[in-house]
Amino acid sequence: MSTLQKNNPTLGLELEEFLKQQGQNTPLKPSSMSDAQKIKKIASHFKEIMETLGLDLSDDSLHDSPNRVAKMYVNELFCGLNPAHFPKCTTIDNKINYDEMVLVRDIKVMSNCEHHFVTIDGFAHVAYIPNGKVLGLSKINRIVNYFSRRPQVQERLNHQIFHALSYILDTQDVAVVIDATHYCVKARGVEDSSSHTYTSKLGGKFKSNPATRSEFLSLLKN
Ligand SMILES: Nc1nc2c(ncn2[C@@H]2O[C@H](COP(=O)(O)OP(=O)(O)OP(=O)(O)O)[C@@H](O)[C@H]2O)c(=O)[nH]1
Ligand SMILES: [Zn+2]
Repeated sequence: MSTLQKNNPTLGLELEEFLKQQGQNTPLKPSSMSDAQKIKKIASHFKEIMETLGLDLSDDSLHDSPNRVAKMYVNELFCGLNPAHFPKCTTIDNKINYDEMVLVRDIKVMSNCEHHFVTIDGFAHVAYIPNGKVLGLSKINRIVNYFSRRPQVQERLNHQIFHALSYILDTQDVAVVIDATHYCVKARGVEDSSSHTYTSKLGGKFKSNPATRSEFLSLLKN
């Protein structure tokens, strides 16, 4: 049958470099701290924030919150800042010559806005037309999740997913749409609970071929 391409453990670092070339990298300042050191430091700063707000950390419900928040930041909400966490991406040679669109719709997006550090909650819709390679379907969800687990703006999140897929699949025929609610808009500030934000990045045939573009967009409406 087809040839499985083995995971490349440096793929996360390669992608970081590729995103830099595209002007789509997250502004990162390298740190030599281990995850455990990061958790310790964030916990001590978060304790100060809580105390500054006037909370009594001797209360048994609040006592461990600084550590909980620090672990949540490093291990969960922002684990996509570490290129070592980029998912294993198995590609398969396109020996069956599938040459139509592959679309994965309604992929959950759970991210955080980099301006206010509150939730961005929505869905991504991702399509590509295979060139020489087909990607395991679940890997598309995993790539969306990896880039979501960073402080983000939706436009950059959309572009990072697009560029990662076009790099891995070696094609510009990729389309990414995100439809999301920003809690910095919903839960504070302007307090609009009904608006949501739509972003897209269409490459190759999705941009230049009206039939492909319209097929993709109409599949999103169904
Ligand atoms: N383009 C873009 N803007 C975002 C995103 N997430 C949040 N923002 C916006 O970032 C802006 C930050 O504006 P500031 O004026 O510096 O912050 P602010 O005073 O808290 O603004 P308000 O939200 O209007 O209260 C706000 O308009 C947010 O709605 C995003 O993903 N993309
Ligand atoms: Zn925000």
